[in-house]
Amino acid sequence: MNARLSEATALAGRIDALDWHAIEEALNQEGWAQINGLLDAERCHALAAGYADAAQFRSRIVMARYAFGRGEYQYYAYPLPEPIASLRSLLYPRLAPLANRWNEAMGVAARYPAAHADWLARCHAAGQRRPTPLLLQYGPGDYNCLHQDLYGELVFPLQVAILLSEPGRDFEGGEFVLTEQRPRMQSRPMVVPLGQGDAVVFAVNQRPVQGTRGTYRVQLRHGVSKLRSGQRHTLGMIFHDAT
Ligand SMILES: O=C(O)CCC(=O)C(=O)O
Ligand SMILES: [Fe+2]
Repeated sequence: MNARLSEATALAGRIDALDWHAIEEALNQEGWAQINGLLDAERCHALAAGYADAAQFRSRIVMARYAFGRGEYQYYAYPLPEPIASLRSLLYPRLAPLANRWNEAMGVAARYPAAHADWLARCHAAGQRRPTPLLLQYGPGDYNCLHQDLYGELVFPLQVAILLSEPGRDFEGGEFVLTEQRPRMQSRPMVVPLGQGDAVVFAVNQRPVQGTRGTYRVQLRHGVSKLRSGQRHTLGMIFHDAT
């Protein structure tokens, strides 16, 4: 087996071995779930180093230009490099059933097919053809304002971010933050304690919460607090494509 194939196989095994029941439980309770050690340190380092390889990317965004925060990111171009292509197609089918249950609970009509290729075909037919996986880079003083990654009418309601740097060694500060806005209530803040190679699965825009008087919707947003020092890289995995 060549190196690329064996890496994809190892990744498939790693994803298979995860406790998806516990991940779904956490997503239902909190709107996010942490997966520890999804990528090893060597792979994290290689992905972060790829930031300098412009040929892998379709566009680069300097966040300060759009008042998105401070720092920058690049969207990967098709065909996606490994392990990003494998990660996206392996994680999607694990999340699609939950996405469908959430929409059913919220009375949202959209349903998601079992295979990512079929969902992407729908995005592309609707004019959302540009790939959305991205690599983010932060330096001292950089941060990412609270936001939602919506790129068109079609939205897959869960996304994944993987921290590629090691907190305390590569950078300080720079925490992954989520807020949950409940109807007629103040927002609830959450900090996700990611280490290098850890992933967070979280709601893109809304999720159902079971209340005493039925199900209601809450709105989530995510961002990154200011880095005090060092460099921080993240791999962002969004399952819908962009207009
Ligand atoms: O750098 C981070 O941890 C946040 C990344 C992000 O906004 C995303 O993956 O959509
Ligand atoms: Fe984001």
